[in-house]
Amino acid sequence: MLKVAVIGATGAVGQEFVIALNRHKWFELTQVAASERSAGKKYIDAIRDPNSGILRWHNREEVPEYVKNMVVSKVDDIKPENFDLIFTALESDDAKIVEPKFAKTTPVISTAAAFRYEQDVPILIPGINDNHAELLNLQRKNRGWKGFVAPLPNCTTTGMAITLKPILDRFGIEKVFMTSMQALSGAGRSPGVIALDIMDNVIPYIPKEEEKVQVETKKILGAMNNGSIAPAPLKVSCTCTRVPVLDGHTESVFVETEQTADAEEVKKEMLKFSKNVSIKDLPTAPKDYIVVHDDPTRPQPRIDRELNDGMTTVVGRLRKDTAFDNGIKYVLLSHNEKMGSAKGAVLLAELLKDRNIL
Ligand SMILES: NC(=O)C1=CN([C@@H]2O[C@H](COP(=O)(O)OP(=O)(O)OC[C@H]3O[C@@H](n4cnc5c(N)ncnc54)[C@H](OP(=O)(O)O)[C@@H]3O)[C@@H](O)[C@H]2O)C=CC1
Ligand SMILES: N[C@@H](CC(=O)OP(=O)(O)O)C(=O)O
Repeated sequence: MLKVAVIGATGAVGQEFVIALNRHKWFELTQVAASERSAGKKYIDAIRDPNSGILRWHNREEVPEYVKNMVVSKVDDIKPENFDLIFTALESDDAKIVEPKFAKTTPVISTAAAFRYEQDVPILIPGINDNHAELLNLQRKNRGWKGFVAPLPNCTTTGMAITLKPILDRFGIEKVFMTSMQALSGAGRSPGVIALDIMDNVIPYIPKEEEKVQVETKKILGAMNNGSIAPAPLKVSCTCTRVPVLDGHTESVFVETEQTADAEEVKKEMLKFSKNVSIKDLPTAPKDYIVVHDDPTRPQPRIDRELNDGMTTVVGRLRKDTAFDNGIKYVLLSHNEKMGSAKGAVLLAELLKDRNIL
């Protein structure tokens, strides 16, 4: 068993880590850390609001027994050399300080944006750009670290990159337009989205989100070239909105392809990709990587987000686009806290262990 720690374990993503690592075959969670507010408390007390007494646990699954009485540490009390791997779920400004300290001795898998845009840092989605993981060895060498920082993408990027990959490989892509309808949990717990702002409402702006999705999609779909990633030569433009849905990001995607692509062919490519995806034998991999619905009323977050425990990207409304000469359009749903962050991070850890990079 590899010994792991989770930093930011009391937050929205941290809670999902605690679930994803419960009785894991390869990884044993032995220490959890969070801010000074939580440090010194038992995990079960740290996730209770100190003023209202409300348990701030937003999962359908109960708090796992193994973690309830673990005492939450301060980040400064973590000795990274005691772990084989550290998962971090911190806000980007905190991650920027903490992650390189840990990476000196220990691999770090991060859900934060802090290092995503650096040259020697890949943004990894297991099954989509596994070959970019080789950059981690270069990062180790460049920085003189025994470990590395391996970030996941922004959770809105994940579903889009997963669905674009089979289209890019088979038909080529010129342009992508996307509008997202993002869940509340994407904004995290502290401070999170205030109920009075979002009830009966749609907020048409999420700071920095559109730029992140545009840059990350091209990097993830790019080619490894002499020890660096050449971004995929496609244009991406998006509008990101927040909607009153608890979990699961829905995205409306328009793709201009290089070659003619009809909806049936694209569906076939997506399903073929899903069936042959590289990571299908890893413990956390879903039974179906991509599912494509013919029912025009799917995907819906309430019905579809828990499919294969939130690890499947669900596509529907796949049809020819009428504005592009060559184009298709579809709607996708991706669970922002499962495949889009914590559970996707555990899947990435499995991939890196399987490839002897961990
Ligand atoms: N939510 C989502 O769907 C996704 C989030 N992400 C990214 O993952 C990261 C975590 O997000 P999320 O879980 O939503 O955020 P939350 O605000 O819900 O949780 C933040 C966590 O960090 C801890 N923390 C805050 N300040 C410090 C500090 N100075 N030192 C140590 N720990 C600290 C908090 O502890 P305490 O409880 O004690 O305050 C809490 O455990 C972010 O970078 C986010 O952008 C990425 C993809 C999806
Ligand atoms: N910003 C995303 C989630 C997120 O945390 O993104 P990032 O990891 O890029 O900061 C959302 O609001 O749904």
